[in-house]
Amino acid sequence: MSRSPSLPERPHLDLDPDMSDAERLSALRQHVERMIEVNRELDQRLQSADDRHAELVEEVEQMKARNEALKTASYYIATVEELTDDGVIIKQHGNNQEVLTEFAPTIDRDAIEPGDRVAINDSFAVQTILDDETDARAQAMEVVESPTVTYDDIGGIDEQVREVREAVEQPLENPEMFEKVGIDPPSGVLLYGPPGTGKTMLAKAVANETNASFIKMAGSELVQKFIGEGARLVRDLFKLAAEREPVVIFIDEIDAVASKRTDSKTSGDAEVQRTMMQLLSEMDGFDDRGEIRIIAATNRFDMLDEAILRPGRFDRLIEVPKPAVEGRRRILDIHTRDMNVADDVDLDALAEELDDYSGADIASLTTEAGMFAIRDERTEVTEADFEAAHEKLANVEESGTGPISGFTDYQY
Ligand SMILES: Nc1ncnc2c1ncn2[C@@H]1O[C@H](COP(=O)(O)OP(=O)(O)OP(=O)(O)O)[C@@H](O)[C@H]1O
Repeated sequence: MSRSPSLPERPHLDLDPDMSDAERLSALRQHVERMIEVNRELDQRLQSADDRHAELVEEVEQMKARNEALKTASYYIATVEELTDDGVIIKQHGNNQEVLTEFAPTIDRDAIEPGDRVAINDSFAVQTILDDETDARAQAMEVVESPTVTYDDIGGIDEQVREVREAVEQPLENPEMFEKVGIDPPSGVLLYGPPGTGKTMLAKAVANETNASFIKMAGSELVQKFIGEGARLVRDLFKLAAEREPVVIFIDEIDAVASKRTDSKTSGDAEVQRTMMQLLSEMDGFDDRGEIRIIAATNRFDMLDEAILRPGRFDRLIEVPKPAVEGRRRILDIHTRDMNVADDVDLDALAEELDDYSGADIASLTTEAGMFAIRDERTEVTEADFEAAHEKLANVEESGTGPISGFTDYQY
């Protein structure tokens, strides 16, 4: 804190008894003048202290207002359309309602431009300007320039790998073949099956193999996390893809935005519908798809709205099931290839035992086995470690959380 300068010295009146009256009068006059001077100086000081006080009071008021704004439970998202003398016109996301409203006192009006995204409270007053860091587009999409997953990393689903390659890789690498034969390549590929079976890996591996970028968007996040912005984000997704060709778009949990229509008329459903309609229109308007391929995945095939399965949309359906015993053996190989596994470990027998395990479950099992070795301060993973891991994961299953990846009895 800065120290205030010291106060002016109090004038001292020194009257000598030997002074004449005239001298005395002059000394008194000088003294009065100095007193007036000091008084003026003190007045000035008081004035600036008052000014500072007023400034601080205003700062406190602003902080209080900010605090109130922060305490308000939740905000809605809107886009600024126009700044007028009467206030600001915003359009609320989700219901597209246009509102003429005001800024909270904490907002610097000059810092706002039409097109900015803002957070508004229940009374529509603009509370915060959303900057790039809170930009939903960046948060909602995972963009991987060049994924590193290869087909060799995926076990037990060779037939599915072949089908995906045919539907996605061929049109990207050999578009003229389709032209010569006179058929349109499949529009979108839908991978369906239980969680943790390698659907995401498969999409990443295709992107890797074709030197394409990979853009992932999760359907559940579109409707749960970015409420009111689903349709806009879908539009952005395709725009971003067009900027980055060649690209593989991967829409995970597509059931969240493309489930069968329900009778309920809640706004949540309307929002989901709007997001799905946007997705369909993007796919339909995508005749000359160039070097963009679309793969979607779901664990809930039974929930899907048939509209998304029509020709020209997701018209290549590929089931990705849990692996059979040979597949499990191959996945065990993949996940133990960098592990220091003891000679006593019988991976064939283990593969037999892991009935109903998904690829993700097998990956967890191998990690768990490694953890048992580390806990024992060993660098070699033994048969006993695998058994202990198997038992531990079986207990997780029994305790009701489902087999490790949480998959119980979905209809897919
Ligand atoms: N077929 C497989 N081969 C090898 N590893 C696999 C396989 N399937 C799953 N895994 C392992 O499980 C992890 C998760 O798999 P992935 O995300 O591809 O599953 P998913 O089918 O997309 O699951 P979800 O439906 O839950 O999104 C992978 O990173 C990998 O370690």
